[in-house]
Amino acid sequence: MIEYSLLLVALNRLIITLALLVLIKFIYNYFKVVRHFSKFPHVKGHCILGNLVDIKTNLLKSDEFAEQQLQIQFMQKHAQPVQKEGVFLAWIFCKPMVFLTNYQSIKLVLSSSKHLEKGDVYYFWHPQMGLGLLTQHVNKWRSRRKMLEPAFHIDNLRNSVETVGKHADSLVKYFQGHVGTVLDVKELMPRAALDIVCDTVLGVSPDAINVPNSSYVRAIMNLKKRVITRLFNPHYWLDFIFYRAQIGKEYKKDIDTINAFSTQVINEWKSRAVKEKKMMNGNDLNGNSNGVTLSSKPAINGSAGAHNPSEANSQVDDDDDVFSSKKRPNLMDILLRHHLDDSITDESLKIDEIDMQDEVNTFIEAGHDPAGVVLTWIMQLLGCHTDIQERVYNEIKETLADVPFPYSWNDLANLTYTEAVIKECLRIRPPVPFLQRILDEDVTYGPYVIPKGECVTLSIFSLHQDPEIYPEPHVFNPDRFLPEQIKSIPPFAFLPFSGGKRGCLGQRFTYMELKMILSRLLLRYRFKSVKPFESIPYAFELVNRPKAPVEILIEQR
Ligand code: HEM
Repeated sequence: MIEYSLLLVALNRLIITLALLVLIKFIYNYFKVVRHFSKFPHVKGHCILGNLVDIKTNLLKSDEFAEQQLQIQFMQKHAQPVQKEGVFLAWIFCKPMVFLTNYQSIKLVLSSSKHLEKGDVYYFWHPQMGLGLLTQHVNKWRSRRKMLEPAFHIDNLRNSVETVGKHADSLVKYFQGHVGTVLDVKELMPRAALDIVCDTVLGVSPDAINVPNSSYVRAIMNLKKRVITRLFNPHYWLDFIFYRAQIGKEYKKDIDTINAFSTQVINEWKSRAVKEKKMMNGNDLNGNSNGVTLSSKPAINGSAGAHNPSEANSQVDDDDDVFSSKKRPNLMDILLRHHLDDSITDESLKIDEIDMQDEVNTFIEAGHDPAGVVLTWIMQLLGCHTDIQERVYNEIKETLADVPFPYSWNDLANLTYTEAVIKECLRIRPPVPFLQRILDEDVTYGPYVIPKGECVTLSIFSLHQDPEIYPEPHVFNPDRFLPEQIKSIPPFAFLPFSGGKRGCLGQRFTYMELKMILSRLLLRYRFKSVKPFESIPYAFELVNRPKAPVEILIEQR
């Protein structure tokens, strides 16, 4: 009995000693970190909470909108004045948050082939996108990127112009019903972008412009709000709390709806590819036996009426043209080949059903939300600067008046001033205001050493406000991006699509898409914004979203 008590006492002492050692190590490391980062430009915060007190209205209750505005003010007030330093630090509890804010410091990370792992915030996209290209870990990402890049070959982009034109004209029709009235375009433009990307990637359109309340479209739109509520309420970061709360249950329902849609469309593609494989008797179009054939064309034709998976079902296209070997494989062709082709033995090149769903959901989300948001800002800005709008209109009229619709890639490429306007919108309201990367090795910028393993936030928002690169950064001045002036903007100083090896795959597609939509709309209508540009609040959500209605008066030309 005595021996047992002695053993217990000894065990207790051991546990206490170990706990003390862990605590001492923690405190030692903490002060080491504090000493290291105290040299970085920063704002003194609360001794325990750090700068959390600067960006939260109430520590126990979250007010998303107020906090979003505080974040913007915090960056403007504290990070912008020290932009020359290129580095800025905020403390969240005892965790340093390193921001890179000018093109020299950002270039160090993005131009390197090292720092390709995404940061912590991308975790919030995992339920929706899984491990698609955008969120994928670097070890798998390399082969996946190489595999999917050919889907964005210029030949495929050229082929997508017609599809984009079709949806631009749906938007024209929608506007026709609102001539002489004020229209809030805040959700309409992302819905238009959703139709475009779904039709281009999957060959099926949810007709989100005209049917905003289908379960799929609502799920896509609701999810954005729920994910932000989750981000702003740390107790929701824990899955077992989040998914038990009402918001988590609704979120899960939205994810299920989105997955049901993508699974249904993927299955359509798959059964068609299997059928083709049988027809070709084991010989694919590339001459590999046992390979899967490539349809090179969406199996399901874009349908303005298909707003749910079951309706999409009926849109199978039996066109013989799918066997044309001149066309390049599109995204679904590539995914299916790597899913069905038994001759692919390299595990890193195999695509299973979950991978396929993750990629489809990724391309739909990444391909519509930022494009829709920037389109909303373009409408607002052109509606405020009607002189600039007229210049864009004149260029479009001169360039496209005699060109048969649906134009060509080259016709749209000739819209130089329109492109400058798009770029200036992307500068002043970058749809993706922050990127995060985990450093794969120490990064030294001037006197500052950011250690390997640190999660750095690249502030595209700050970068695009750098007065040394963009004099009077708050002024909307598309001339900065005209061919002569653009030469003075250094590489990595304009990064709406990120840059380097993990830059956006949809960049060239987006310029074409935006030019097509602007051309079709401006040839018919004139826009006037109801409110001044600066009065529309916005937020650093996963994209830079307007937080109030964006009301535009539509006039017939
Ligand atoms: C205005 C429109 C767009 C903007 C501003 C934009 C911006 C970006 C940015 C900033 C990234 C990098 C994200 C990061 O590193 O965290 C990115 C990645 C990506 N974007 Fe876009 N994007 C746009 C349109 C599109 C479109 C239309 C598509 C496809 C149809 C697309 C597909 C992707 C993909 C797949 C990635 C991940 C690339 C990778 O990690 O390898 N994006 N985009």
